[in-house]
Amino acid sequence: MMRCNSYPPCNNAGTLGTGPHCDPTSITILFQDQVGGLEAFVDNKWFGIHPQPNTFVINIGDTFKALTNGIYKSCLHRVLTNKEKDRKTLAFFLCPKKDKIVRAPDNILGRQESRNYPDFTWSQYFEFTQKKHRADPNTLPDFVSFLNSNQSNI
Ligand SMILES: O=C(O)CCC(=O)C(=O)O
Ligand SMILES: [Fe+2]
Repeated sequence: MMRCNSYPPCNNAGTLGTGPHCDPTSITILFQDQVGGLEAFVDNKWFGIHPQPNTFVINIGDTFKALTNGIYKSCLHRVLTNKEKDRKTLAFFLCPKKDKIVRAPDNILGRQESRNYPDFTWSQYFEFTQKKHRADPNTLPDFVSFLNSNQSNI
């Protein structure tokens, strides 16, 4: 999936162009212009991911987190608008085939460790983000609760 994001200028300092969220997909390859505004939440603080010429930003998403049983964390990020300049970015989202089961492989689990995420398919998670819960900081935990409650209803 590919998305072109366009953020018109905004006079009010601190206005968000995109609210805090983790990408639900596996890995995001982002190309940003030189305006800036992308921030990542690390150690309880927002850090600017400043544009570097000819450089992509690589971002881990929720599906990669689930695939690695949480070893690799999806990155919470947001976008601030610029007061004067229009900003454009191009995001390429890598995701599994729609019906492929997302399941941490045995060899990345510790000996006694169980899986932290129920099995799901990318199409289930995608549908959840489109119909029930837009991407925000709680999308993956809420999806897991949704899957678990649906399973106990069967
Ligand atoms: O435009 C950006 O810098 C980030 C966009 C983004 O987070 C997204 O498309 O998921
Ligand atoms: Fe994102």
